[in-house]
Amino acid sequence: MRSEIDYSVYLVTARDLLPVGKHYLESLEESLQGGVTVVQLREKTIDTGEFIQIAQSTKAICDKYNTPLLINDRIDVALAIDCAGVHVGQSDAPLAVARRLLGPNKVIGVSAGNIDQAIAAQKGGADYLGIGAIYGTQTKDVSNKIMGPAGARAVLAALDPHSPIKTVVIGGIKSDNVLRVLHGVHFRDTKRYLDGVAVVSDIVSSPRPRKATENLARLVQAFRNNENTKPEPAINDIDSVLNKVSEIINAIPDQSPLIQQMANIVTANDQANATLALGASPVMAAVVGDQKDLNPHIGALLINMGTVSDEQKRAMLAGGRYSNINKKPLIFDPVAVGATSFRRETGKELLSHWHPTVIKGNAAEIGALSGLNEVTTKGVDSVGPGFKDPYLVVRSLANRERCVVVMTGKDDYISDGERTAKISNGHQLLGQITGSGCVTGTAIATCCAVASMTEGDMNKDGKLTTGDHFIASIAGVLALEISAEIASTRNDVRGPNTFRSAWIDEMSNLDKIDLSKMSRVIVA
Ligand SMILES: Cc1ncc(COP(=O)(O)OP(=O)(O)O)c(N)n1
Ligand SMILES: Cc1nc(C(=O)O)sc1CCOP(=O)(O)O
Repeated sequence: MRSEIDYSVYLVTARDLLPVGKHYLESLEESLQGGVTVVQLREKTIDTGEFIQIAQSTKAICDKYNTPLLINDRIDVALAIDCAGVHVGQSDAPLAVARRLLGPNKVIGVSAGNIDQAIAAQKGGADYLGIGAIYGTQTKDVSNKIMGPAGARAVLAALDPHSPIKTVVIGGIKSDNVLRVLHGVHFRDTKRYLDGVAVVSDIVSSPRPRKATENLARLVQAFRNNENTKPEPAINDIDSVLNKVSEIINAIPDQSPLIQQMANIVTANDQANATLALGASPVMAAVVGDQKDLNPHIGALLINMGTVSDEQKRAMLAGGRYSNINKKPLIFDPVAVGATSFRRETGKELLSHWHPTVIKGNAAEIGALSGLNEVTTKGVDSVGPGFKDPYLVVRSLANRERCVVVMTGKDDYISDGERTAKISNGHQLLGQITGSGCVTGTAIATCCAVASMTEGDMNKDGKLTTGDHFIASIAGVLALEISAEIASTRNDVRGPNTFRSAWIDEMSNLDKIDLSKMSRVIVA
């Protein structure tokens, strides 16, 4: 009988990466005590005799903990010690040969660096796929095959949903990014979960491998608990939504969250002033050196790609990563993401490094991220009447990216994949000033910060952030559009520039407004 393997925390060994003074078998045993569920012995430089010896001593310890052992590349070694099976790469013994030599009762895992390799291994009867590399790593040169969580998600999506094949990801996975990876890879449409994460250095290089393994195991389990828990019924009747919106907007001055914004040079000043007017505090820190120390203190981070430079991009990568680690809402404004290849690449790189809580863009930006060309761009603006089915566009992207998507325009569409809202507030003067979309990002970030600070969650360990960010996004959009409507009626407004000042003034008066009376929102 082929062993039923639990792939949750899959250790791939590397004796050359052990900390000075740590013995291989001691480290292995500690990691098994910490919760490693399957081990792969990976040796690249030793001769066959020594390989068999190490494999025997590795198997003795694995047996003590009832943990299956696989051998990297070497079918002969696996046969010699009669372990659970092997892992083979694309340039090792072909799967069919490995199966013939090992027989039906051994487990065979195959490396998959792309969809074609994954499908071939699935059709060939592999028991599991090692999908990677997710990120770069010092352990092995994988620079030509880094796919990010989105690449692994595409592999999962391409697999036959009825196939029993299991999947793990590998490459640069550590306790500080494992939740982000699991959230980014899980393929919602077919409900195909990853079966585990394969890790080398995060465990092997640690002086405390037991603790390192416990951390990984706890996060993998927390993610699963979160996915398997039936969520509380989401608020979606319009009265409850608008009540919640008012609660969030009115709580901004009490909570006074610090809103970090990597803004663009055209609109940064308006964004900072809008933050203050809403009752929050802006911090426009956009250099790498600030990110680690600042991140624990912020309520949310807004990343706006409008005038992104190489230095700012590095800060965006780091700031977003810390936001995922510290469970801070991360709002991504992919300004003009489809306009140039540099912007397309930058958007892709950012989304591969961290997981956004909300993506906010105009129709052209949301279309570019969705891979649709129905709506085109002119500079930073969207051209034409928009999508035929905007509900479907936002819902699909929200499902794919597992986040809230806000598509702004004459009508705004917001979806978390389950619920979708249409907002028809706003004023045409918003289209005559630069940066109204960027300031909308500021308001969404502010409302998401409040939602996250005020709403607890039983399953927060398995989440990247807490709070109902669908409703917070509605709150952010309404806050801006209703203040614009009120500003537009003021006698002192003579055109776009006076409107801009009045608009920011009115953001600070929202507590005096009955938002439910002015809101034009439908939730489907
Ligand atoms: C679980 C898992 N996935 C992928 C690999 C990589 O295997 P391979 O492509 O054979 O490369 P080497 O490990 O031989 O360098 C793996 N070992 N484990
Ligand atoms: C052995 C291996 N194979 C990879 C692949 O992508 O096929 S990445 C990798 C090394 C992973 O090491 P770490 O957990 O230290 O990043």
